Amino acid sequence: QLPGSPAAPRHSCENLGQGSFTKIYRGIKRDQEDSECHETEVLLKVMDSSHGNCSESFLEAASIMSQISHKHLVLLYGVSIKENSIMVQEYVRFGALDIYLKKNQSGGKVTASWKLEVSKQLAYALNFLEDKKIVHGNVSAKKVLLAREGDAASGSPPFIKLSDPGVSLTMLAKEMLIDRIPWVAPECISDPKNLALESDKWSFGATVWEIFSGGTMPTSALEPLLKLQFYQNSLQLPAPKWMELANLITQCMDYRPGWRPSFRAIIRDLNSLITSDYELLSDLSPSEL
Ligand SMILES: Nc1cnc(-c2cc(N)nc3[nH]ccc23)cn1
Repeated sequence: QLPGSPAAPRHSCENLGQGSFTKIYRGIKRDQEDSECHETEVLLKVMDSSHGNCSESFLEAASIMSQISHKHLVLLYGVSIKENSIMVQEYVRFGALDIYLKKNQSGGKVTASWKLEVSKQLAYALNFLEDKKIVHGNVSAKKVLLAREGDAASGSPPFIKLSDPGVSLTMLAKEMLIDRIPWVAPECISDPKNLALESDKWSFGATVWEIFSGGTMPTSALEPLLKLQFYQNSLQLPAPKWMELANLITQCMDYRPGWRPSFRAIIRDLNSLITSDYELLSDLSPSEL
C-alpha cells in the first residue's frame, strides 16, 4: 500500500496512455491528516508486468529521483512493488513539452523568450543533477513536463519539471536505442555502458534544438539504418537561424564527450542570449506592422 493511499483503493484512475514499458494513469492520492482528508492529483506509472526484469531498473530510477528534490524535477510520492511496479509522481498539469509544442506552434504563446526560459530551467535541473553526479540518461522534450504555461502578455514565465528517465537505456534493445537518435548520445549507441554525465549534455543539445524547432525532429521519419548513418557520418542537426543558439547546440552535440560544456557553462551561455520577441513582427507583412 502506498503511504496515504486509500485502504480499499477505488478505481478512480483515468488512463492517460503509455510509455515504453508503462501504462500511465491520472489518479487521486488521499491523505488522512488527523481530521481532514486531503486530496492530491497524481500520475501513476504502472510497469507492464511482461517486462519483469526492467522493473528493477524502473525502481532504481524511482529511488534515485526520490532521494533528491529540486523545483525543476518532478516530485515522486512513492512506489509500490506488489504485483506490478507502480510509481506515483506529482501530476504536472500541462503534460509533456513535445506534445505541447506541436499543439502551440503558432498563436504567439510560444515565443523565443518562452523557449529560452524553458531551456534555462532544463539546464538548471541538469546542472543540479551534474553537481550530484547523477546521470538522467533520457533527456528529451517528451520528458520535460509543463507545470505553468506562462503568459507573454502579463510577462509570467513558463515553469517546467524534468520527469524521471524511465527504464535505463542500458536495459534497452539496440533498435530502441537507435529509435532515440538524435537524443541518445553517439557513444551510447556504440556501447550503452558509455552512458555518463556527458551523455546528458548531448541530449540537452538535441532537446533545445527540438524546443526551438516546434517539437519535430527531422530524423524521426528516417528508417533505423538511416538514423544510424546520421551518427556514422558525424552529421549535425540543421543549424537554427539564431547563430548564438546554433553554436551552443553544436557545442553540446560534440561527438567527443569530453568537449561538451558543463551545465554551468551552458547556463552562462543561455543567460547571455538576448532575444527580442520582435521576430514575430518579422513574420508579419509591412502592412501588419
Ligand atoms: N508527471 C506527469 C506526467 N504527465 C502528465 C500528463 C499531463 C497531461 N495534461 N496529459 C498527459 N497525458 C499523459 C501524461 C500527461 C502529468 N504529470
